[in-house]
Amino acid sequence: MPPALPYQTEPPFTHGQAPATGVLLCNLGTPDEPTPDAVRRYLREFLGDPRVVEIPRAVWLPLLHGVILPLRSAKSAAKYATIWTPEGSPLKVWTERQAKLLQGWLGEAGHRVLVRYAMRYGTPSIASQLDALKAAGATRILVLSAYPQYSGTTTASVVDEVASWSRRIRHVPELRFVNRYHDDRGYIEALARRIETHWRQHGRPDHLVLSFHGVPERTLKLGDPYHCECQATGRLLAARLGLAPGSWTLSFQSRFGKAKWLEPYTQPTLVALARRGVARVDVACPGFTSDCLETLEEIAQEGRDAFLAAGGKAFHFIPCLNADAAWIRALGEITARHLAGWPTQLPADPQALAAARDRALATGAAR
Ligand SMILES: C=CC1=C(C)c2cc3[nH]c(cc4nc(cc5[nH]c(cc1n2)c(C)c5CCC(=O)O)C(CCC(=O)O)=C4C)c(C)c3C=C
Ligand SMILES: [Fe+2]
Ligand SMILES: [Fe+2]
Repeated sequence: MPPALPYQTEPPFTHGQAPATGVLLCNLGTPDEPTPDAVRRYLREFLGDPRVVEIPRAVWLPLLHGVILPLRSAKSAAKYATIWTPEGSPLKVWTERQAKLLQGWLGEAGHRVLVRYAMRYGTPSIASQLDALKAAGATRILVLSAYPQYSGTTTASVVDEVASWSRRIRHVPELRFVNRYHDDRGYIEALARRIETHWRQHGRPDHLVLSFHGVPERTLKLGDPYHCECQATGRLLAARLGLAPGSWTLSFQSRFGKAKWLEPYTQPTLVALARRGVARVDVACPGFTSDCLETLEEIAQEGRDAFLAAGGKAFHFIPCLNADAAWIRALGEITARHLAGWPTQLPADPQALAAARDRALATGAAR
């Protein structure tokens, strides 16, 4: 059970006015159930997106429908079953919670906005939530992608989906996008505190691995900034933590298919560290703002097994930012900066607002 919400999460619609501004927090998406059928529906939509798999359609679609979906759906469903919670898929549970907390934080900061969340693949869809924001009166919408590092495979696909929604709307709201925050001070600080809190409770490791989701290496050569933004996040985080060179490694996980992806790959990195005599490794996944299949199963289960089987003695997975109070504050500040110039501010005493916000943060202690 996640802890109680530290904020009042009802939108602060005082003065009887409808909100004119909406915020849509978009994450990747996840199956509705951990069953082969639901996973197949999700993977069909996800892997059918030309932003995700950049292979000519005539080659890829027969492979996807004839081989990948029949083989992968059941295997993947079995993995999802190991991380499923009574409330559903962790990715969706955390994203929904972040949207509620963001609503509360922005309200405490005096922004009269309506926050919703959506999934790029699966439910609730981006189109349904844009419809809902528009129905609630939003004439301006800020689309906030949950990915800290921009990639054509993820962030651009959210932009595509918003654009395709707008094609069927007569009165299109003003639209803004937050496409990245890989070097945002608040984001880096929240990550650093998360790691330091773990180290205060469990001691320090011999080595820290920062594992990011991979993409095909070809995307880097085609100009995708993802690799560089991951490296920037890693450097900033290592500097903030005061890590010595050689005491941490940045790696890429979740390789799919036979093509070369960004290297070094996470699992071989963990095995090499164990073989080199590293007794304890900690792994954090700064590119994932919510725990999900890729962190809870691929890292915390498969990564652990690989490290220990190769002779490692202790493996710690450091949970993602999820509903961490410093993270919600960072997300709030990122959002507020992008709302600048849009008239969302409630007339209020700034000191009273700051005090209310601090009170809320104090009760939502780091988790
Ligand atoms: C096939 C190509 C894939 C690319 C390119 C890709 C990029 C990418 N993905 C994320 C974040 C997540 N991916 C997740 C799951 C997942 N990813 C792929 C494939 C690609 N991802 C697949 C097939 C899957 C499904 C699981 C499986 O069958 O292995 C998730 C977790 C979703 C969940 O439900 O928990 C996340 C999050 C990023 C950030 C990214 C590029 C930067
Ligand atoms: Fe992925
Ligand atoms: Fe994976």
